[in-house]
Amino acid sequence: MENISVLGAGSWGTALAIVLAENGHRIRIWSHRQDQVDEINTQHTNAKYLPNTTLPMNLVATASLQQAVDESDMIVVAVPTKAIRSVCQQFVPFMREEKLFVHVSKGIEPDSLKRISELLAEEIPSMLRSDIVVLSGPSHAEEVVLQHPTTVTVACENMRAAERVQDAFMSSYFRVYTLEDVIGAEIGGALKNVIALAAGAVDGLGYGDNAKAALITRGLAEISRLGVKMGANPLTFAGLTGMGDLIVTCTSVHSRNWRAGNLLGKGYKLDEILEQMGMVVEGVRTAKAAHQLAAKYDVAMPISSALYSVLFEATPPKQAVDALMARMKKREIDEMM
Ligand SMILES: NC(=O)C1=CN([C@@H]2O[C@H](COP(=O)(O)OP(=O)(O)OC[C@H]3O[C@@H](n4cnc5c(N)ncnc54)[C@H](O)[C@@H]3O)[C@@H](O)[C@H]2O)C=CC1
Ligand SMILES: O=C(CO)COP(=O)(O)O
Repeated sequence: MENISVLGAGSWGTALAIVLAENGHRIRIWSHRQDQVDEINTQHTNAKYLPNTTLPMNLVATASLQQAVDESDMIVVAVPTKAIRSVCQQFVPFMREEKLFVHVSKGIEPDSLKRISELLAEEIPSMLRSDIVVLSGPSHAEEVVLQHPTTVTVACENMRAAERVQDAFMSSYFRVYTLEDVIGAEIGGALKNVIALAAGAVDGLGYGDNAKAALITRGLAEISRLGVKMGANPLTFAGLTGMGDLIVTCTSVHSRNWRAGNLLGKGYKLDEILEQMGMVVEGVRTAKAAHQLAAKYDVAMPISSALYSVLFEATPPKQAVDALMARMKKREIDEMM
């Protein structure tokens, strides 16, 4: 049994806290909102993020970040990418001893172009962290709380740390694999949200399964191209954190990125879409990062670029699709891959 705290009580942090609580660990979940802490502790629900779900009695919420961090040996960071630096800056000053960090968020910081493990390494001094493990894969919170069979991967260069996290999370319905390729896991997890926005837009435009399959396959090609240039193992992109997560996010109605893209395709404006969602749509910020990464690494990322132009340059989605189809003819398989 481990002492574990989950930082962030959105849909994913809460679903993972349930998995850990059911595995018998001592679990605290931190929220920056007192009303949410009170709801979890008194009603055992988190209705905004996981409607119709009853939380286990041993899942305790706290609004004290200090208590959450002090009382645990393993810290699961489950806030949106945008909030990660500020949350670290709040807890680092009172940390006294080394902890194992697991992050479950999927994004890349625009401008700095840092992956999340790099953000954590920058904000948390090395003497206060034993390892940083990435947990990623095809896993919508809504299905995890129904105990539908789900598989994820935990990535860390230190296999012993990855195996400790694997042991903590693994259950009859939550199967966890290990991987050493942190870069590949993080790039696959972040970039699939950009392609999922595009897949939603294509559905919103009324195109069919051919177009969706094309986006998934060519999307994986451009994610892999970038990832390999950044130092990832190409095989990682055929795994759960690559192809697996890309499929689930591009095809599931649970995906916030797919849903936001769908509204884009139907002609809604980005501002109104984000207001309507009420939950994080990571792919929007990641599209900026992808645009910058493509330039930095000199990698062709046509689908990500097309999505960027729809989101930030007011290109109509249909025009973006037409431009993708009119690109110069080329071979399918890259030499590099
Ligand atoms: N929902 C899902 O099924 C999955 C989500 N993820 C990833 O997990 C991360 C979190 O996503 P969700 O839980 O779905 O998001 P969410 O939108 O459901 O919840 C986000 C939570 O973070 C809190 N938060 C926002 N800003 C904050 C700040 N500055 N300080 C502290 N707390 C803050 C919110 O109050 C909310 O509780 C994202 O990176 C997402 O891509 C990964 C796998 C599955
Ligand atoms: O990462 C996810 C599933 O693996 C969740 O995707 P969304 O953020 O699009 O809902």
